[in-house]
Amino acid sequence: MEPDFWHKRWESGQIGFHQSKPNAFLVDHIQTLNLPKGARIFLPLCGKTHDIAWLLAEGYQVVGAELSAIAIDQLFDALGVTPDTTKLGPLTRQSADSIDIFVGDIFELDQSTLGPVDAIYDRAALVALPADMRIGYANHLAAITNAATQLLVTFEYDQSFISGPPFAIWEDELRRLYDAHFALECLARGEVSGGMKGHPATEAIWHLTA
Ligand SMILES: C[S@@+](CC[C@H](N)C(=O)[O-])C[C@H]1O[C@@H](n2cnc3c(N)ncnc32)[C@H](O)[C@@H]1O
Repeated sequence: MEPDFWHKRWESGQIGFHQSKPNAFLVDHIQTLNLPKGARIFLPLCGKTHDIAWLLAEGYQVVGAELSAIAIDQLFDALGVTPDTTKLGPLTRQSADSIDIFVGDIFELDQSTLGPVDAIYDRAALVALPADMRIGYANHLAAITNAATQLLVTFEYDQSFISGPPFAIWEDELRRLYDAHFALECLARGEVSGGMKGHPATEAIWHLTA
């Protein structure tokens, strides 16, 4: 998906991917990461997810990357804070207490700009990317985070019935992308209520460790 696709989605409010509450898999499995409070968790392609407010309330620091300035304005409005803004070349950093969001293309974000990260939480990031972008994303994510441990939420469904995003990511695809960096363990699977555009679908959560 080109940046324009996502900018148009945000401009027109077509954000069906945005959940009205924190992701249940995140809430149920965060303890698997075994992180101390204050640990810094990276959310690639973060949108304005309520997972951020939940993680902050649980005592973690959050760092995100998101293309859309609209999404991030709405995120900070919902958090009720006014961020400090710093221009960093092609990116803009919006920061407040315990939260840094890099607004712009994640592929412009390097390790030193991102800073140290204790874990990654990917919900609706990898599944948002078409097949030809995924290996570049997976390698970039591992490089800028020093292969930090990761919780990753995926969808599994028959891609021949519907096109993405979100794309189906089965285990063989996950291994193609991440075997070089991580050991993979599926923590849980659950049916997507109502399916994916009417077709049966499963949501899965994976724990990736270096
Ligand atoms: C499917 S949404 C998921 C958002 C969020 N993770 C959630 O769970 O609601 C994918 C998000 O990735 C953002 N995005 C797409 N390509 C990006 C890129 N190259 N760099 C940064 N963000 C990107 C889009 O603007 C969109 O908000």
